[in-house]
Amino acid sequence: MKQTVYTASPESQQIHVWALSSQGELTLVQVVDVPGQVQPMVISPDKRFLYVGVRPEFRVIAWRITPDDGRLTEAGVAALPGSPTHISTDHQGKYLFSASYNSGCVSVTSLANDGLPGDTVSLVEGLEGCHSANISPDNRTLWVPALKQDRICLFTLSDDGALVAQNPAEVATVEGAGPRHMAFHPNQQYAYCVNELNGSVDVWELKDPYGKIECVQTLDIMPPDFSDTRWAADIHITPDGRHLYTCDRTASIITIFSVSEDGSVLAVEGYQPTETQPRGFNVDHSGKYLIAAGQKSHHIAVYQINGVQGLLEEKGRYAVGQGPMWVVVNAH
Ligand SMILES: O=C1O[C@H](COP(=O)(O)O)[C@@H](O)[C@H](O)[C@H]1O
Repeated sequence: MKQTVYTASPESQQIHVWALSSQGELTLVQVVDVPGQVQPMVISPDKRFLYVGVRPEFRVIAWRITPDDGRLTEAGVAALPGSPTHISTDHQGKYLFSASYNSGCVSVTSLANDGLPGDTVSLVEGLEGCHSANISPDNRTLWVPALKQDRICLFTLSDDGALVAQNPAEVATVEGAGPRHMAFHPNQQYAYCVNELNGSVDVWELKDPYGKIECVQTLDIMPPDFSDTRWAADIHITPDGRHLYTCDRTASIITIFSVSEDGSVLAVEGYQPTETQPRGFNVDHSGKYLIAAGQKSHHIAVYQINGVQGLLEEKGRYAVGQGPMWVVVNAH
């Protein structure tokens, strides 16, 4: 398996394309100048495209991925109704979701058969601090955390791309939590949401049908002696579902959790100091490496994931333009 890592650096308006070796080393393949401040990124399910959200003109740009070495060529562009804070696609690659914190909305962009973005087919407004859009593993429910409203809204994705509020239409976090980013367990039974403002992670049990969604555990992501302002950002799980990671930007740490066999229980295993102000990170497809971006260190660091605890061992760090904040990994 070959892997390519893409990092987005909005201050220098660049995407860096890296080859990730099986030993965890990165080799720079290409530096792409982007027409705009590039922030969120996602790879299409068929791995043909890297979609990126840019500003100050709110747009999604599709970059065609060369299968051999992961290099990018610009392929298409479409307007977005709000500043893209987070983008993702459904599992069939028919729709692209864009969550906008500043515009308080989530939108759905159609992806044509050729994979290129087209019109906005659905827009839901009034989601204050809308921070991400996360399609469930069965491709049915879009989970949309509204950070300033302490709720995660639940929509059914229709065949035509419409977002239909479910019943119940939302789940609530505790007051002041600030739900932000999410990850799903591979067994499809549990979702995990990192809460930016109170520095916690919630475990949501998914029942089918989605009539009863329950928060079955809440854990602190910060060390017991931490007393500064909490500022959590990202969350990812390994492909085998055994290790979960979150990050906090004030402390510049990655918190390491082990996950019980069935996905229902998390346990803190440790805290890894990392690049300054880690806003985005990701786990590779082998589950062996984690790559974290330091928005203020202007570097990314690669960690090897070790043992049953999933502890992190730094393998290397690399300069990556200015203000890196997003990392995605493609396997080809
Ligand atoms: O992480 C954060 O994200 C929001 C939204 O960011 P943006 O990149 O879409 O403007 C930001 O405003 C918030 O302060 C911060 O904690």
